[in-house]
Amino acid sequence: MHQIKTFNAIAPEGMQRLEKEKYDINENDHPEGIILRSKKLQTSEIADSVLAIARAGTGVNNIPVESCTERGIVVFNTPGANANAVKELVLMSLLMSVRPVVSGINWVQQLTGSDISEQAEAHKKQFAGHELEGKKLGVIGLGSIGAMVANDAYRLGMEVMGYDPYVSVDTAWSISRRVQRAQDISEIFTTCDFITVHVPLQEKTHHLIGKKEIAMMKNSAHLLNFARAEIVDHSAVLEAINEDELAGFTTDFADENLLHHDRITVLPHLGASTAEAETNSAKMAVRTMKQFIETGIIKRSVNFPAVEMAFHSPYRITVINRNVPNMLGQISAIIADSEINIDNMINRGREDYAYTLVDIDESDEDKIANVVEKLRETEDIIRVRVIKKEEVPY
Ligand SMILES: NC(=O)c1ccc[n+]([C@@H]2O[C@H](COP(=O)([O-])OP(=O)(O)OC[C@H]3O[C@@H](n4cnc5c(N)ncnc54)[C@H](O)[C@@H]3O)[C@@H](O)[C@H]2O)c1
Ligand SMILES: O=C(O)[C@H](O)COP(=O)(O)O
Repeated sequence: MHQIKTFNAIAPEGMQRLEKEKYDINENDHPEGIILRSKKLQTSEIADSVLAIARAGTGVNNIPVESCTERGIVVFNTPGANANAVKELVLMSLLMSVRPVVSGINWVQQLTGSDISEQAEAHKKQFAGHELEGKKLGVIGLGSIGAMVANDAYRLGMEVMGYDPYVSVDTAWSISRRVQRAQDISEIFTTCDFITVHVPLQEKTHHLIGKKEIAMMKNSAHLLNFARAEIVDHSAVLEAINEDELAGFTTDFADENLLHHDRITVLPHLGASTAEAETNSAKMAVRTMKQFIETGIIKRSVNFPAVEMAFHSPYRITVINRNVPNMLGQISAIIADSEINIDNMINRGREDYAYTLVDIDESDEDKIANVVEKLRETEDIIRVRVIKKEEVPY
């Protein structure tokens, strides 16, 4: 039986793809795979038995990715699976930032008497707002979410400018040619009425928007953060809003310092909280994990290369090693010295690490165990695994 541990509620539509005959869920503390959402995973919670961690979601800043890579643990995420949910919430927040609908809804609820309709008509002017049409939106980070936000904001009649120096070719093709490209991030800060950020939290994006960047913004600008709290310096935002140097801030990340401020809207990290996004993310995370456990195939990993090969032989050996010269030569030599025939082989490197799949025309398990032992003793090899071909092919 394969052992899987979960943290957070992972949608059942995904979990039910792990067949009861093959997978135990949360049965012990020595899992092969961990599936989680935003739970901050401590290194100590990752047992040596763990081969892979799948994030049912996008941001992997809650996982110690670097130490996982060093230990040969493959980390996956589910790119794009929750992007539509976040996009819809960003569009809703943009609309809510110009129309005081929540105040209006709450106000109407406390009216009494038989002339509510008249009272509403008489006082509605206090809830008048503005329109998004014709205003300029800046989108920082044109990935799965940013690209959707940019395209749909354009369809709402906004002028849209995007900034992403690392935009992928696929995403670039999906972005409307009417979305202007900023050459420098300062163009977004200085010219936009609304600025929304959709970049991953990394060392270089920590406080990407701080005092200096806010100072460049129009005093009438509204900033939105649905990416990660640490990307925006909250104390700088608070100071700017209190000094009337920034009009408003919407964030998906709760911070006690931002509460009870009429120009700051705080949501409890709801971006991906729709049934559809939770189902999509869970299904994708489970599919990726299952495929890795059962075949060694890597797809959608954030720390190891994508490696795929049809599995036709009786056994497959998988090797994770440091990306140094002559590793393939050594792996093949060890297998050949044991008089095992290699049916098929694939190797891919990614930065300092590489991954190899070797399909062997051999069923003698003692012979295979001997090869595995020798591979494990080889310098720069971090993990070796043997997978027996199951009936269900991928
Ligand atoms: N609020 C939520 O519930 C929620 C849901 C999903 C994702 N997120 C957050 O949003 C982030 C983005 O999600 P996504 O699905 O669009 O990811 P993505 O990987 O598809 O896109 C991220 C984009 O940011 C760009 N980028 C990276 N560094 C940049 C920089 N310094 N300046 C400009 N662009 C930069 C990348 O090139 C990429 O195109 C995630 O990493 C996650 O932290 C939040
Ligand atoms: O990075 C993500 O995918 C989001 O922040 C969603 O987080 P959640 O799965 O905890 O809702």
